[in-house]
Amino acid sequence: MTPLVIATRESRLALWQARHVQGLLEARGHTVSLLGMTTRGDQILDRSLSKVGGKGLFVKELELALEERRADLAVHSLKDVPMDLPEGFSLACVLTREDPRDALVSPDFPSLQALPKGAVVGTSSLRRMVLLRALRPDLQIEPLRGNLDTRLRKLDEGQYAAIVLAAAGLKRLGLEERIRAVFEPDEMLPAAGQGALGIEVRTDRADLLAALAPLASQADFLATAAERAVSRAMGGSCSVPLAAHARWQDSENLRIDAAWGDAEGQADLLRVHASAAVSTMGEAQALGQEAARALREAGARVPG
Ligand SMILES: NCc1[nH]cc(CCC(=O)O)c1CC(=O)O
Repeated sequence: MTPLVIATRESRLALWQARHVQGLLEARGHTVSLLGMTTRGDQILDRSLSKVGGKGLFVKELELALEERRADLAVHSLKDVPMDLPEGFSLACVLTREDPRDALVSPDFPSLQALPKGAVVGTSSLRRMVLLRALRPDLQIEPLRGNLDTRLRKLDEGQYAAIVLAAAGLKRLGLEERIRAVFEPDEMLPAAGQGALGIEVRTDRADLLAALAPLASQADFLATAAERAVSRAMGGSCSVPLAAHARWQDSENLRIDAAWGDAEGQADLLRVHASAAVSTMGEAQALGQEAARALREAGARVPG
């Protein structure tokens, strides 16, 4: 078998994810090496991502490596992958999803409810900001950027009473013990794709599909496809506070919940859900589109 190269960002989380895929492939007899690179998203640390160009910032350099055949695969947090990949690139598979929930990390307080009135909570995600505001309108929500270690350091330096992060990233880095509380999806609905890893390839690399097939979770592929269809239909970018989370009710029926909030936080938070029997990508996307339609009928505005 020809050796495979995985292009990866060099944050601790990205490297963990790339090594995870490397391990899965090596266990099946492949020889796999990593090609580390810094992306623009990693370089811009002082501004909120929603203001500087969003998700694409983390994937462009990796795609260039695939384009130039310096690498065969790129491993991404699915949450950071744009809804529409550039011409010539495809999502080859989605791996079994880690915990999709958001988590509260705080040195002093065991839960959101335990935070004192007006406490400073750090997050830079508009989705988390709007959902937090719905749960605890009195809190003071402040921007928080940087990779996981940077965010935890800022918390430990005392800049925030608590921060909210994806549970999946903390668990992957062995930082699970820092989680004080997890938010159930009905309380704080996760972002589309949260907790899932996706593997991107050049569309013309059909030769890789056999190697990747054993890593794929069809159930999570369909669930995240429905979630991503909501984002796409709503003009998906991180400048819109949008949540979409799909759960299997049984082996055939998928339920999707979606929430939309006004970026300025003025309008009430809108929440909708829809269910359907899903066994194909098309059915998963149709379910997501139905949820997006329900959000618009309830008053959500789509930019552009
Ligand atoms: N937006 C950054 C990002 N992209 C992926 C994860 C880790 C969790 C995941 O795989 O969804 C995180 C950190 C976070 O949101 O706290």
